[in-house]
Amino acid sequence: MHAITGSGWIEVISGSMFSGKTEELLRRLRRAEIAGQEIAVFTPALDDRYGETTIGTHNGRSWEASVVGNEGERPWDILDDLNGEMVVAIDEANFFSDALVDACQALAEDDRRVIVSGTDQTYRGEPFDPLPDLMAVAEYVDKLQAICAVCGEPATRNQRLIEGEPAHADDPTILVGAEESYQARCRSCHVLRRD
Ligand SMILES: Nc1ncnc2c1ncn2[C@@H]1O[C@H](COP(=O)(O)OP(=O)(O)O)[C@@H](O)[C@H]1O
Ligand SMILES: Cc1cn([C@H]2C[C@H](O)[C@@H](COP(=O)(O)O)O2)c(=O)[nH]c1=O
Ligand SMILES: [Zn+2]
Repeated sequence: MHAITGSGWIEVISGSMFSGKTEELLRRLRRAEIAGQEIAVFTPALDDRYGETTIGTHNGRSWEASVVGNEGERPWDILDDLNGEMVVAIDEANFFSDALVDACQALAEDDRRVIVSGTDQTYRGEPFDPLPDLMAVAEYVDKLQAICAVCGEPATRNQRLIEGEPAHADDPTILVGAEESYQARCRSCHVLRRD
């Protein structure tokens, strides 16, 4: 909590896939651990890429986490699962419903430090709920960039590839995956099929 007011706050770490969001989240958690703070980490049930009860980076680092809900529908479970921890981290926020915003607000109003990580754009390049609303209510927002897999410029977009070809605009928004289905790309190199 803030030293003077005693109040909590929300930190959002966002940006494209592969931009280092989870690395940055783990860096902040390591520092909180060194400071002797109690930490609770949550990940949605939908993302089982790194094993059900861990959050992981694209380069192999991980941290134990509690799995929340079925298909990310139950962000209020986070409040029920807490045991006095004052640092609460939530990875893959893009898989949660809009209810995550109010749940994070409630945690911050309960004087906790809330660190939320998630990609802010769908593969179509549109805002990925609930990240835009979380970024609006957060005290601190960091938007990270990866390296464009095509041209090497900073990347802000998520290129979905299906069998190596750009995905169609009508495809479902949710597709759990990593290098096999997605690349980080810049605005110029991002492609969406509309035929
Ligand atoms: N195109 C890329 N740009 C930057 N880093 C990449 C790229 N592809 C793979 N990586 C690796 O991914 C790591 C970041 O992983 P991670 O923290 O899991 O990202 P995020 O959570 O944003 O998807 C980088 O340190 C790097 O090793
Ligand atoms: C763009 C986009 C992404 N996803 C999924 C793919 C991954 O499972 C996560 C993002 O993971 P990261 O830690 O940020 O690398 O989200 C999706 O379902 N739909 C999309 O449009
Ligand atoms: Zn590019």
